[in-house]
Amino acid sequence: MARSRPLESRLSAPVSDSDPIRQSEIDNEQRYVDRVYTRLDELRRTVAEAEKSGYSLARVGTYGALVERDAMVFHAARRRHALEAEYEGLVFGRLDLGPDARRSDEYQSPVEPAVPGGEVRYIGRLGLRDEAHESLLVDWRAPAAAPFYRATPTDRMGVVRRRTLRSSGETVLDVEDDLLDPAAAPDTMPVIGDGALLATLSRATGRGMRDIVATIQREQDEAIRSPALGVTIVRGGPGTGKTAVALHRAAYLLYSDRNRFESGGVLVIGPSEVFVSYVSRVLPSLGEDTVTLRSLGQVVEKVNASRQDRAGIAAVKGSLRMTRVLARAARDAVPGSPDRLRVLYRGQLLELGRRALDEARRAILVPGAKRNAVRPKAAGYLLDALWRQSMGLLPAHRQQPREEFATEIAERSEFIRFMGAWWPVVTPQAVLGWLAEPGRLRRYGDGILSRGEIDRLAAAYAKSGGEWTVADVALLDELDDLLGGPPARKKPRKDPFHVVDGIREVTTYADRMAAARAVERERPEDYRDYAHVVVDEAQDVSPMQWRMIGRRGRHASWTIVGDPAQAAWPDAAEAARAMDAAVGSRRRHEYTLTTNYRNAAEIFELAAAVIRRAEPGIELPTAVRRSGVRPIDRAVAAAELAAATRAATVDVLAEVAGTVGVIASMATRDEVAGWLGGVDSDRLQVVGSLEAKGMEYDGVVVVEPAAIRAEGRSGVRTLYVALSRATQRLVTVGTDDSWRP
Ligand SMILES: Nc1ncnc2c1ncn2[C@@H]1O[C@H](COP(=O)(O)OP(=O)(O)OP(=O)(O)O)[C@@H](O)[C@H]1O
Repeated sequence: MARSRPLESRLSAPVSDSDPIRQSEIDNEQRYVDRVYTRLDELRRTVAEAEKSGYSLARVGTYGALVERDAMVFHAARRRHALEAEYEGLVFGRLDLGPDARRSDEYQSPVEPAVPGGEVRYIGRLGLRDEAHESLLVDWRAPAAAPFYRATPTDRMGVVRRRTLRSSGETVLDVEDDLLDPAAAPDTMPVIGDGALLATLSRATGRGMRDIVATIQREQDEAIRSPALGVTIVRGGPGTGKTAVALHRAAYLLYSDRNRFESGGVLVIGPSEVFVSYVSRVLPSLGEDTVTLRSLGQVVEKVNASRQDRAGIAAVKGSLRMTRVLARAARDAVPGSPDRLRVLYRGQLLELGRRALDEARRAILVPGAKRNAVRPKAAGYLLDALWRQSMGLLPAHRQQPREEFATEIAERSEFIRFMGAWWPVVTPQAVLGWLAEPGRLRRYGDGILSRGEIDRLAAAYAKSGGEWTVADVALLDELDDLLGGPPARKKPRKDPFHVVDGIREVTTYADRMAAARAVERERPEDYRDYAHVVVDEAQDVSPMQWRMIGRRGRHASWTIVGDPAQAAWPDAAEAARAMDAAVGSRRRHEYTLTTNYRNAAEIFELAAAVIRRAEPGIELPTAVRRSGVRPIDRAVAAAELAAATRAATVDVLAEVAGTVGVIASMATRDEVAGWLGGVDSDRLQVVGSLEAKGMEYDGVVVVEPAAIRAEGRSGVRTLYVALSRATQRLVTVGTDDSWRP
């Protein structure tokens, strides 16, 4: 039993054993949960019937009936989709409110209030009403659910007891209570456990991110419910729940203004593919599956990059200087471009040489002109030049007006072949590939990049074998913007509605279901007009990546979460400017999260000491959970590193029940994975330092921390990230202890 002790002491207290009172409370809640599921089944049937009767309205045949039917079936289909989602722990919270917080005198509590004259309110993943239209379950995003997340012993919001239910499927396994107002609680009111947060945090970590909807804390809830418009910025140190907040915010926005955010779309961007797969279950578990989730390597349609560049190369590729380098590349001649155009016309040879052709290219590619889009203009320019020549060379009676001349020459196969070679439609991939030629890159980078940067960049492209890195994706997008597409050849958009006599109407059940469910799938492939963009781990977004993301949210509102202290990007000021340009001057709402829920305090103390040595004044969150286990440092000779890494991994796997991450420098990740061959566990994941961003494991082995520390100018921050991934056990293995604080 816990009577409202401070968070810190509750977090370090052991979980109490089950007892008869606890069991009887679980049984009570089970009865309520059964009632909710019975009602859910009823509603599923009712909604299915509403859809059917919607179709029968069609037989009436009037315009009004069609419109009414459309609306009815659309809403019924959407509601049915929400009701049919598989909910783990549909009912997860209960509030016992005092008389002052009761919604109204007429309001009927769904069960006998535990506080006389008060109200019981159940919180769940969606809202449900009973037959009498009384609230059976309040959606966690509704204002009536806010006290569940916001109430504290000092600002109780009428809450006497907050209860969290833990379930598996439809079965209630446990309850955990927080008593917020002991004075108002009747003596008969049982208070079970030490609060849900501790119970949640002490559970093992699985492959995917934990669902925290039942234990969202007040400061997190404030950020989640930040105004929908403008730019919401959430900062906080490792493990403060920034990612959790970002995902729950996406779900909250869809709830608060579904029309706007579902039809416009919500785009969530995370740092890596490993991360995207780690968080991918959270939104569906909240009943939301229309959010588009992408890693930075997947933002551009049809490109999927996961390889990371070495820090120095990534810093060049991410810098805004690349906009000027790429602008030059986008205006350059294609490799093997012909340097002469010759046409025989009425017995006279017309010819344009290299200079004339270069001049033509420059004249057409004025700033802002998109190379692929202006291709017809280029052809016209050459035809003009040839015509003018013909006018000078041919006697008057053999000359032709410009239009007739142009039509005749433009259709000649030699002219078509020449245009294909001189001004082909070029892809961003082709142009970026030109950077592998040192001669070209020297021309493009002259006065913009240093000689050393040019050499290193050309070498990196030459070695890449055409495989794009994550940083390249933003460059491809930049080039796509510079090159443009060839003149319109738009695919007709598939309309999920049938149009009859100008009336959009549905003819089949499947049509309407498709319209209700697959808003995202109706969008064009290269959709760029999202209503809201969420950027996680924003501190690592390079300036060039901000430009790419900005192109997808020109009219969007934004949620940006990050931690400057974890930034791998070396030039914070340049990145901040690029972010400002991407999100514009919309109103900003800023939040800071201050509690680290992930790391045992002993683990975070080590991570904090490492970052403090480099950045003494830095503000860090407080890790409130003590495990009593200190991190272990194994110092070994170089020849023993592989065996020691293996041994440490085997030990940590034996010590924790959940996942284990082995984190190595980017350059040694594959080698380290090789050392662990044969350590057979689906709980084990080997990642490079940059891939560890946003990840969490119960046990972590950091291999050769000094090598991670030496990864570029931001190495110390990358090491700070690696050291703050573990919930329970941290082992460092290395030959060099210079990284130690
Ligand atoms: N309110 C909460 N209740 C239970 N668990 C929580 C809560 N908030 C955060 N957590 C847990 O804390 C851990 C860290 O959360 P999250 O990954 O969102 O933090 P973060 O701020 O994004 O971390 P980082 O910056 O280090 O990547 C996760 O396991 C998450 O489930």
